[in-house]
Amino acid sequence: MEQRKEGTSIINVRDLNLFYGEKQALFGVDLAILEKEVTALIGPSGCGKSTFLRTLNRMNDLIDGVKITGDIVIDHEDIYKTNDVIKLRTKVGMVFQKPNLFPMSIYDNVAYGPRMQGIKNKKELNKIVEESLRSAAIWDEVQDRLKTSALGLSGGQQQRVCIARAIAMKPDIILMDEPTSALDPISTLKIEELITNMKKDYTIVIVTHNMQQAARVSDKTAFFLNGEVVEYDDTDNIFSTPQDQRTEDYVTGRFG
Ligand SMILES: Nc1ncnc2c1ncn2[C@@H]1O[C@H](COP(=O)(O)OP(=O)(O)OP(=O)(O)O)[C@@H](O)[C@H]1O
Repeated sequence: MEQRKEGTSIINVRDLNLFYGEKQALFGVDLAILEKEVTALIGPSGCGKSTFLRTLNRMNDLIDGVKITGDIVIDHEDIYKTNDVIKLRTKVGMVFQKPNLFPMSIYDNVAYGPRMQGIKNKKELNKIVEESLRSAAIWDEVQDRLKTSALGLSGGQQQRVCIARAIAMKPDIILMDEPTSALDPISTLKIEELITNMKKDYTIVIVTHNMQQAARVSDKTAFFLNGEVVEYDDTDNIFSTPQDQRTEDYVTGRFG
């Protein structure tokens, strides 16, 4: 198996442009996202953060009239040149703003993906479910109620089960689109702790409106404005010594 040095990029984006019909939403984005780090995407509403995030596992393919130019190479493969989008979405999992569990038991939610991949052996599924829930720091809270409806959990617990469901697919990369914006402060902190622990095993790209959150959880931060990346650097630099006046205005709250 190939060994990677620390600091190796796993996602390489070059001159990425995205159009919704006539309207251009991303302009010449270049970004190299490092393996087993947390990368935060910040910027004002409508600047293209979620659009960009969705390009990384081709979720925009589901939207009519989207046109994309440029390259996104993940693990040496140009993801817009492959036909195997299912494999891509297995490698690049996603967690959304609001928990979106299926109306089924906690167990079945986490086992859903592995079952779709053809895993039927009960022992193997049990192992995957337990390991995934443990990795998502929710096992202790749900181990006695695995067969009850996932929708009976609190919002914060549901979001951690969503993370477990993503982990069960054994992804390399997990995309998170404002994963705590619907949660209370305590649930938010739990997810932030979880993200920090997860980066030993996964590469995480997170969209957040919350700058303290970006500062707390991320290693790298990209500041988006009007569909462009204005600045991309170590999170500490972005928040303490930004190079671009627009970044400084945004991170100090002087900006729209
Ligand atoms: N499905 C769509 N069809 C047409 N335009 C869209 C679509 N989704 C997003 N847009 C437009 O693309 C631009 C970027 O939107 P996007 O949601 O990526 O921004 P964002 O930075 O994630 O915003 P927010 O922080 O409010 O979620 C906006 O002008 C938005 O109106």
